Amino acid sequence: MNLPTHNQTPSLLKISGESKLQGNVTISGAKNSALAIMAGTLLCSGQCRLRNIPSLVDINHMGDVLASVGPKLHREKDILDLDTQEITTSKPPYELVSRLRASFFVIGPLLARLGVARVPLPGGCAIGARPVDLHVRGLEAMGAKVRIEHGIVHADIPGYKNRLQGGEIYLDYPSVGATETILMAATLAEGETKIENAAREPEVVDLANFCNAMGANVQGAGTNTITISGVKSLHSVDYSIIPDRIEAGTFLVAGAITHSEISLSPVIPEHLIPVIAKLRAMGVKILMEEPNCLRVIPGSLQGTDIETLPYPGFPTDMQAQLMALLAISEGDSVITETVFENRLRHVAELKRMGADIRLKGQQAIIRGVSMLTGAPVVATDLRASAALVVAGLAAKGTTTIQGLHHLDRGYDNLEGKLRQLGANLERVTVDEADLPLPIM
Ligand SMILES: CC(=O)N[C@H]1[C@@H](OP(=O)(O)OP(=O)(O)OC[C@H]2O[C@@H](n3ccc(=O)[nH]c3=O)[C@H](O)[C@@H]2O)O[C@H](CO)[C@@H](O)[C@@H]1O
Ligand SMILES: C=C(OP(=O)(O)O)C(=O)O
Repeated sequence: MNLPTHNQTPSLLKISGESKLQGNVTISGAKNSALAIMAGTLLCSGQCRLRNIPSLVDINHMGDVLASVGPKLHREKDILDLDTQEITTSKPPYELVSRLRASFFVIGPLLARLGVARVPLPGGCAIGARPVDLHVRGLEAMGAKVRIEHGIVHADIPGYKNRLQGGEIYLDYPSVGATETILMAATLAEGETKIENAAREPEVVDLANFCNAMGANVQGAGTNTITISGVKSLHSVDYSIIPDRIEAGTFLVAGAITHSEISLSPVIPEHLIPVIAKLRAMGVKILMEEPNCLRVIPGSLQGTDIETLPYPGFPTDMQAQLMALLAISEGDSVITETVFENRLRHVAELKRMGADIRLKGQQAIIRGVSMLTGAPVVATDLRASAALVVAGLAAKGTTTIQGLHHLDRGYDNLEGKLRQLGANLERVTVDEADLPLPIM
């Protein structure tokens, strides 16, 4: 596929602060929908056309994972065509799977389609250990035999029928990935599958709509209980991915933190309700200009408390960006991260920029300061990198951000879009020897 890959030349993002932004920004397709739906194309033996695919390194890596098991992929701008007629192996290689968490999502479709899947564990990552026990238990409840050996998850459907059987699954936690794995596997199972305490995220709904567009029968996505009546096969499809609510939320914060009025489209405002509610509580005005367009109008910023939760709670993927905003809001705020055990590493970096933040377990206690100051900082994960970018736009002086491979994983042309709004930032390549040692 003709997509950006991880740039091997070390580079830094240099941001001149105290930016004023104005204009409209186009929001790309949702990374987390696109990744799950790409895995879902393995369920059908035919041609799939996916529209509104964002240009991201993660999408490129997911494309490599799919191609490694047989499908042919072709990308033209934001349209991705997949020919999934032939699946030649049930074993995507570790070198490809280990690049991104979402690659594990191929396990459900491979198992449902081939009766066998051998998928390496995706591993932990910067934000937490991220086990896959709930995915595995869901597949077992549908009759799969699963064992983990030498870092590879071996899943088989025993018996002569070679079809998973419908089952009842209660998820101990409404995991997005586990809900998606079970949902996909159940579309081709024999009989009915019920997922209780299912994740309700918009990306789960998008995946269910995609599966239904291929002829599946998935009901209740977006609620706690999803029911899937299995069908024998799924057909070709032409499907458009929803807009990325996290990218949209990041731009809302970019407007608020720089005291700038900008508008964003296309968006589905309903998907942003928890983020908009917190921004409004902080004094930011958000107007709906048209059904799919939001306008952010800055106000004087007040602190507030935030707890990350599964949807429709406040998204963990917006926690770091809101922390940057709270760092320059009046008064004290507390952020409690409940979803991932290690997703507060940006605190140390924001402190380099003058933020007053104390960590207490999974809580960050933020005392608002009047101004951040530019500094050299390191992006520790994807959303941490976005938080440092928006902080850098507001700060006095120059911020340089290292670790841009995190940013490239999940933001489609963030720098270009910000530059178009008037921000002053550029990527500069550097000699490895000149880079500060990364923080482990
Ligand atoms: C590609 C993708 O869609 N990524 C999103 C997805 O990740 P992902 O699907 O990995 O997130 P989950 O909802 O599964 O994880 C939430 C919590 O459940 C735990 N857990 C999960 C599965 C499991 O089998 N066992 C287990 O203990 C995780 O370690 C984590 O602490 O949802 C997260 C929560 O909204 C988002 O932050 C990610 O951006
Ligand atoms: C954590 C994220 O993604 P992933 O699950 O792909 O690591 C994210 O999008 O913020």
